Amino acid sequence: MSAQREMKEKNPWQTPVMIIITVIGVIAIVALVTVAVLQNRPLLQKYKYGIVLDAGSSHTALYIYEWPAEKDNNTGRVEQTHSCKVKGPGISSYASAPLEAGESLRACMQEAEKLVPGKRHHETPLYLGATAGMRLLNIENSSASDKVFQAVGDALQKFPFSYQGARILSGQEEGAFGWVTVNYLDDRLKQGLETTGALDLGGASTQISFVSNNYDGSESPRNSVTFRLYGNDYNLYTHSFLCYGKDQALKMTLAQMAKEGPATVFDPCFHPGYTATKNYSILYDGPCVSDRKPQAALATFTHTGKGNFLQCQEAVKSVFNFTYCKYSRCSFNGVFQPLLQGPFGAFSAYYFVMNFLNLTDTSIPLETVKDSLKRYCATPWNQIMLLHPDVKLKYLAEYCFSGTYILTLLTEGYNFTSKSYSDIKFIKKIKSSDAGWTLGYMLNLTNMIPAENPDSPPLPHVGYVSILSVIAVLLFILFILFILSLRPLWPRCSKQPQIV
Ligand SMILES: Nc1ccn([C@@H]2O[C@H](COP(=O)(O)OP(=O)(O)OP(=O)(O)O)[C@@H](O)[C@H]2O)c(=O)n1
Repeated sequence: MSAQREMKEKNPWQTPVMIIITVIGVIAIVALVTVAVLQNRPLLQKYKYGIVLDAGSSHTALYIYEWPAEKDNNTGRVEQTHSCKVKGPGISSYASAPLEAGESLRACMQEAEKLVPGKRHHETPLYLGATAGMRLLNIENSSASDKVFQAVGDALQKFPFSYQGARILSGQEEGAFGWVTVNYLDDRLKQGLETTGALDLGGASTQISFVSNNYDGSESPRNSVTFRLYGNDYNLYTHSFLCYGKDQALKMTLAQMAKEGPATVFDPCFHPGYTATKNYSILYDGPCVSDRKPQAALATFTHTGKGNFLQCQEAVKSVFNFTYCKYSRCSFNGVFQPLLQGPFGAFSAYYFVMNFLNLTDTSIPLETVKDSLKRYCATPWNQIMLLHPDVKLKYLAEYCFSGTYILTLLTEGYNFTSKSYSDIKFIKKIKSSDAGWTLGYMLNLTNMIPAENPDSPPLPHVGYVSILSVIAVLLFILFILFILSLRPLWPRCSKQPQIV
């Protein structure tokens, strides 16, 4: 008789009991893990969409945002997946032909219709927000502005999205939502990290928004916006300067130079050799410049470049008023501004201009930046055209002014110093999304940033399943050990088989 057989005969219960225990144990573990996996498996990824049209003074842009359907509340999950630049000028330029304002949006809207999955069209919110161009048109001619909105609304409602309306954002909203966008994309809000200030330069207005330890909103409350986001309170300082976007600032500066109504305006902000005949009327249309009209203006003037950065800076300064301030401290035009507190992200035209000028690196000392701009402004116009044959002439002619304006606005206007200048980062995008007010606006209107931090599971799915499996195996081993420890109590007959 073999030893094995002898054992079996000595303990006939042992093998069947062990097999049954093992089978039950394995079935129990498989069942436990299967239930845990099925119960907690991530749902099939589905996405939701939102569309925002930024109707700016110089142009309109459409942005499509996307986020996982089951994670509406999580920071950093909403991403811009597409942008479309509307052909033609901003909607405020269609005051005399409002229907064309609506028509101009068609191509970008058709693109959006293709990009957002058909079954999501009806639940996709569509917003249009207009900024300083329409603010100015509304001041100048409110019925014309109403007609433009009517036409734009009619055009947008023809698309299958969930149209949520078109309206003018206040300067305060534009500043605050730009700040929300930057800090949301940087994941600073949910984590309660120190925030980044937002500097936005458009064509017709400019915004500055930041949180300062020295500002609780009591001084100049109209500059205060309070938020409670993810369980943190923010007291934001924000101000929007209407007319201080770079196109309107250029008009104001030129109108100031031409206030005596000369036949030729020698302009230090344009390159030497630049010359163009312009209508005087372009200098005085619109509320930003209408009060600068000379008594007896000619019909046209010759606009001649001189290319002198320092003189240009003096000319730009003349459109800022630094003489009165009823608060403890001001930026310009009597507007309160607390002590600057960085870091800052500077976007829109700040980025376009500084990027063109190769001056986005703020670790370069401010004096070196000014020297570089000095050389650029002094470069003859025909040389500039040869160096940049692909850039639109209108943009190209204005970069000396724009660069000078940006440095003057930052240093003289907002009081950035040679030291704090390096706290500024010129940005276009954060991750895949453009910096600007549109994302913050949509997050706010869709309630996607909660006031309190949502409870989240302490473990990710994979960690949860692994821990569950390990515990199940340990329990099984303990169970086996327990059964084996009962061995002495197993029936005696099994221990001493009778050998005949
Ligand atoms: N490659 C580019 C693109 C734009 N611009 C300038 O940047 C400004 C537009 O900035 P944007 O943020 O688009 O302003 P808008 O939304 O049109 O203006 P606002 O917010 O004031 O209504 C305009 O002066 C435009 O001439 C530029 O210099 N270079």
